[in-house]
Amino acid sequence: MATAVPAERDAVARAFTACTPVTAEGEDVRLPGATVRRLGGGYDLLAAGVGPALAAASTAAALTAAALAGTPYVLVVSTGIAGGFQPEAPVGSLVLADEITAADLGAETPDGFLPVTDLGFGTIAHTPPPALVREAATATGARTGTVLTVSTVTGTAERAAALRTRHPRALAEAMEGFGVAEAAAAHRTPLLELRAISNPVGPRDRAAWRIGEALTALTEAFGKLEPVLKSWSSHDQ
Ligand SMILES: O=C(O)c1cccc(C(=O)CC[C@H]2O[C@@H](n3cnc4c(=O)[nH]cnc43)[C@H](O)[C@@H]2O)c1
Repeated sequence: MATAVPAERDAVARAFTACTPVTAEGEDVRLPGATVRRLGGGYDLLAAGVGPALAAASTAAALTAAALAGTPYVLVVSTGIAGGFQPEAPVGSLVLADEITAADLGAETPDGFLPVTDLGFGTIAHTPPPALVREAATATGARTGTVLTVSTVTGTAERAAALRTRHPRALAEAMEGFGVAEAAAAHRTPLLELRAISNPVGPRDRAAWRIGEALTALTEAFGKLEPVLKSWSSHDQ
């Protein structure tokens, strides 16, 4: 599981104390380019950093180390808090990505934004396994839809509306999913993105972010998700 910051990592870890034989602290394993917290039960946690570039680099380091050790990961989960598009994704709710889209990877033109794929490069979206998304959504009660990855947190109603016009299925925006997904894709490893909504996407009001509420929702969500992850690891690859 890859979060952005340690507070998110620790919120996820709290869900696993009941079902793994280790403490929430786990064991930190320092790798070149990443420090992985090994929880036991086959679960590793990574505070991969804020933003798609650092998240991609850290996740790639962890994936490469596991592959070289002969114990490749079977699933990567990008997770943490996020902004929710209103009214579909209220603060405190959960969103699971059925598509992870890089919303600002491209070029501005006088006629509007062009995604990088229109320029002839790369990709702008990754798709988690649909059956796993369905199972995870049933277990956690999360809404499913597109989760956008942005490098700049949206801070105006105009920007929020423009994103929704370009991505009508978007439920949430965060800053790491696409980077984590690129690393996972390079290792042909399936991916989920699960987000707990801490704030509405729109005019900046940092005081209104409900980070504690979102972190609690994240812990509860992973408690419900754990049997799905265990079943995926043992049967469904
Ligand atoms: O200050 C804290 O205690 C704290 C605890 C946990 C996480 C944070 C973060 O600031 C994490 C940054 C992280 O949050 C995601 N995020 C949340 N809301 C939005 C948004 O509206 N637009 C984009 N990203 C959002 C994002 O993935 C950042 O990495 C602080």
